Amino acid sequence: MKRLILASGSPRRKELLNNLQTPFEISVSDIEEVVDPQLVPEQVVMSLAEQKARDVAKKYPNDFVLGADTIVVYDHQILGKPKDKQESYTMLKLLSGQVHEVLTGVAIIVGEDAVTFFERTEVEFWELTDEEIWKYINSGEPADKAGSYGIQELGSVLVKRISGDYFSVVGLPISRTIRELQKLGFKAN
Ligand SMILES: Cc1cn([C@H]2C[C@H](O)[C@@H](COP(=O)(O)OP(=O)(O)OP(=O)(O)O)O2)c(=O)[nH]c1=O
Repeated sequence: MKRLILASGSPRRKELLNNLQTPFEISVSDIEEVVDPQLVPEQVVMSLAEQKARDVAKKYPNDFVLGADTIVVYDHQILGKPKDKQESYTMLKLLSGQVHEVLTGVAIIVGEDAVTFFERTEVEFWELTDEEIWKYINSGEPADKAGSYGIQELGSVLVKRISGDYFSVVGLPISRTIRELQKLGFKAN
């Protein structure tokens, strides 16, 4: 029986995969994420997801290994996790009052088979005052999140509208992921 392995240390991805109500194990890749500057954002998220999944698949060559990566894209700029509070401010100021995209790349490796895809969700932010932005930054929430916000927590109040898969913004497009897993022969309990 092949196991399902989540190649991610993200507590959000763990929670979303829990929704399947099927057992899985977690093994976090510690590879240095390398981004080829020639790639467009859609290729970047798929490449990063695949790098994480391939690394963990070395340890689990017979199992279903799932890797993912999430980035925010605004005006052709990729916004990953912020380095510090100042960078969070720059990102949130940029996103204020605007529409951006959240891309999540997913890679599933099982033996010689692999599938990689991405989901795109459009998110519109309300116009934010500097006071609101700093209050949010000082809550600590932006620190470990792409684009410096988390739609699922306090960041929910920044969001005016979304179009696309909400769960992909949180870190894993779970319904597409289960369908792709099933196509590769995965059977959920
Ligand atoms: C935009 C957005 C991102 N995020 C999170 C999802 C991801 O955990 C994180 C982006 O970082 P990632 O590099 O995609 O993932 P990670 O480092 O947290 O975990 P791992 O590499 O081990 O899989 O941002 C939210 O939780 N909510 C949001 O609204």
